[in-house]
Amino acid sequence: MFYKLLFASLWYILPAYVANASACIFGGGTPVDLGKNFIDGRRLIGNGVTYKGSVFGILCGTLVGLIQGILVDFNIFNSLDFYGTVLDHVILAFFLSTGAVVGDAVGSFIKRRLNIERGKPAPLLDQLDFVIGALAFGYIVAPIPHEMIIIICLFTVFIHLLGNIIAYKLGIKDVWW
Ligand SMILES: CC(C)=CCC/C(C)=C/CC/C(C)=C/CC/C(C)=C/COC[C@@H](COP(=O)(O)O)OC/C=C(\C)CC/C=C(\C)CC/C=C(\C)CCC=C(C)C
Ligand SMILES: Nc1ccn([C@@H]2O[C@H](COP(=O)(O)OP(=O)(O)OP(=O)(O)O)[C@@H](O)[C@H]2O)c(=O)n1
Ligand SMILES: [Mg+2]
Repeated sequence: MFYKLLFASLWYILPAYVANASACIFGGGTPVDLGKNFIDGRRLIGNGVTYKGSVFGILCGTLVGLIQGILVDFNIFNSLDFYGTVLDHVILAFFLSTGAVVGDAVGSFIKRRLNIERGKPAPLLDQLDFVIGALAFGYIVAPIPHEMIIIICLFTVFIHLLGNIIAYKLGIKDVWW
């Protein structure tokens, strides 16, 4: 059934969403690249990827995994096929969140190489960098069917845009993309 597959997909990727949103909410301060330039003379990653955002992103995303694990442990979703101990969920969420932060940083690295300034839009790259990172890291500990990967990528484009528009309206972000 499609809705079950959709729910399973969003449930799986949720820690990565929270990691990405939390990095934005709690981010700022020292950038991960420490202001250094690449051999092309442009910034390595840029001021949009900070230590604080990365650490809080991974923490909040991993915490979501703990909540997910507890909910599954209480058999809240006994009609769905979610297996694994609480620790399994925490480990998976840690990988998904770390992957999301790394993917976002790789996306910024690519933007700088393409001479796109920090905060300027890069359609699809902005929406998908973090989720591709999350899927790659998540796949190491909990591989999912390829149709779920496609569903996650497709829905993330719209959920990320929606999330950014909400963040823009709330004044958390300066731009709506
Ligand atoms: C609960 C714990 C442990 C911590 C809470 C951490 C926290 C403050 C989370 C906030 C999550 C939230 C609902 C934020 C809404 C406001 C918002 C969108 C803020 C910032 O968004 C920034 C944006 C930055 O992106 P960029 O750096 O790449 O430009 O991030 C984009 C947004 C997202 C990726 C998604 C945000 C949406 C969600 C976290 C919830 C949406 C989830 C679904 C629709 C799926 C639900 C499905 C199931 C199965 C439950
Ligand atoms: N690891 C991270 C990721 C994000 N952020 C914060 O979240 C904001 C939004 O992230 P994003 O839109 O990805 O960054 P941009 O500022 O748009 O930069 P870029 O062009 O490099 O994507 C950043 O400005 C930064 O304050 C952070 O501090 N640390
Ligand atoms: Mg980005």
